[in-house]
Order: sequence, then structure tokens, then C-alpha cells
Amino acid sequence: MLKKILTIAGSDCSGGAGIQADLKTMAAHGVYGMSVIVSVVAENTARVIDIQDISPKMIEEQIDAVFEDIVPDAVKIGMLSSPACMKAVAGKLEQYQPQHVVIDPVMFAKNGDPLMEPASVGTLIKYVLPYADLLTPNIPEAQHIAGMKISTPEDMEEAARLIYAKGCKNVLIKGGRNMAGAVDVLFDGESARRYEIGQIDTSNTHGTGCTLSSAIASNLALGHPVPEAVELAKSYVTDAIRRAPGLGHGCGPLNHFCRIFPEE
Ligand SMILES: Nc1ncnc2c1ncn2[C@@H]1O[C@H](COP(=O)(O)OP(=O)(O)OP(=O)(O)O)[C@@H](O)[C@H]1O
Ligand SMILES: Cc1ncc(COP(=O)(O)O)c(N)n1
Repeated sequence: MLKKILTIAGSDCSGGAGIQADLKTMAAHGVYGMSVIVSVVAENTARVIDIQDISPKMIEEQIDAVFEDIVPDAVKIGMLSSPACMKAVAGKLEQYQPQHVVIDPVMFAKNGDPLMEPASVGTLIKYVLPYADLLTPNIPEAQHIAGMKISTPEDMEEAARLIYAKGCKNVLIKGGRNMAGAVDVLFDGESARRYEIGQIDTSNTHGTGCTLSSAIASNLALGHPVPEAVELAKSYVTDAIRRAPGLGHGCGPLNHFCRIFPEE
């Protein structure tokens, strides 16, 4: 049966991150993608120009529209820019109790531009984090949430334990460009596991986090347990970075359909 996945996130008009990356990733996994837009972001591969949040009422109405009709098999949550957006989404997660919730706590774009109001971290931790079956911070985000500096894979494990203690069921800290080997660390409450395929020397990493979390959500809906869903997603995002089309003047987008279309 066709699996249905919902992304609740921001719109990236340049197509490489946010809702657009999520829907492309879902399509590449053969699942049916749905989207609730939380913010409209005027951005491209080089910079974030402006952000306009959708009203909390409209966010809630979009979520209601999805759940009253096509109940998702997994939900991916991305950019939630303000406490008002966070509380609107958290209220609906409480109401609908969806299965397989993957939360990517997006705080900054690849170029360092903020995508979340800095004072919102406390709200994110208190209201949103407890709904995560899997939370996927990158290293700067994990440092904010855990309240510690991360310099080594051992620090990643320690931070993952601290974040887990705040109430999510699994934590995946992503090494990406910030850790040699692009090592990612998963903590499930009992043990830590490292994922390392190797770091690609490239600036084409716009939307890697959105792509990874959507791929994990797709794999969870398809029936894979968390460690395997992460392993498959890491392999997919690595291929998509390697086959990036080289678009734009900043951090370029990935090739989400690299496994469907043959190499040029
Ligand atoms: N240069 C790279 N080489 C190999 N893997 C990478 C590279 N950059 C990122 N990744 C992988 O991509 C995934 C996303 O990690 P990253 O740390 O980039 O997340 P992120 O910063 O949240 O992404 P986003 O830019 O969408 O916010 C992880 O699996 C990470 O290891
Ligand atoms: C709408 C939206 N959501 C998330 C990101 C993070 O992705 P990246 O850090 O790769 O730019 C983004 N740039 N835009």
C-alpha cells in the first residue's frame, strides 16, 4: 500500500531545502508527499532575504485538512521560526498523535543566516521536542539544545545523551561539514551508534538536513526500524550530494533523483 508522509516546514523558493527538498525526497522514495507550509522564505543558495510566517490559525487549518482526509504514516517537521509556529504545531501533534515523527530543529541556513528566532530554543525544547520519535540536530543546533560545545564524536555522543534526557525517543546528531568524516551519531536511550560514509569535499550541501530527515521519515513509513532508516537515508543523501547538479552561486542543491535517472 502506498505510504503517505507529511512535511510541516518552511518553503525554500530556490527549491533545494525546506518543503521542496522534502517533497522531492519523498517522491524519490516512492511515497506520497503532503506539505503544511509554516513559513515562506525568500532565499537562494547564497542567502536568506526575508521570512514570512504563516499565521498559527492557518498552520492549524492546514494540519486539520490533512489529518481529516489522508492520515500520514510518518511526519517530518522542519523549520519552525517562532514560538507561535511551534505552539501551533505542537498542539496539533498532541491532538493527532501521529506515528513516526522526525523533527529537524532547523535554526540556521547553510550560510549561517538564522531561520529561527534565537530566543525560541526554550520553546522548541519544552513544546516540540517531546513529540520527536527522532530529533535530528546538526552540530550547531545540538550545541544550542544540549548547552555544550561539540568538538569530537565523543562530544556528539555526550550531547545526544543530554538531548535525549530532554524527552525525545531517539537523537541523531549530524556531523556534516562540522565533523571530520561527516560522522553522524544516533542515540536511542541505551547505546550510541556512529554512521560514517566519508566527507565529500563540496559546497553543494544546501538542504542536506531536510533531505536526510525526509528520507528517514520515508524509510520509517516503509517499515524500517530507526537505525536502518537512518543508515538508508545517510546512504541516499551521500549519493545526492555526490551527484549534485552544481546550481547557484552559493551552497548548491542536491540531486534528489540521483537513483532514478542514470548518470550523465
Ligand atoms: N560534505 C559532506 N559529505 C558527506 N556527507 C555530508 C556532507 N555534508 C553533510 N553531509 C551529511 O548530510 C546529512 C545532513 O547533515 P548536515 O550536518 O549538513 O545537516 P544540516 O546542517 O542540518 O543540513 P541543512 O543544511 O539542511 O540544515 C548528514 O548525514 C551529514 O553527515
Ligand atoms: C525553508 C528552509 N528550511 C530549512 C533550511 C535549511 O537548509 P540549509 O541549511 O541547507 O540551507 C533552509 N535553508 N530553508
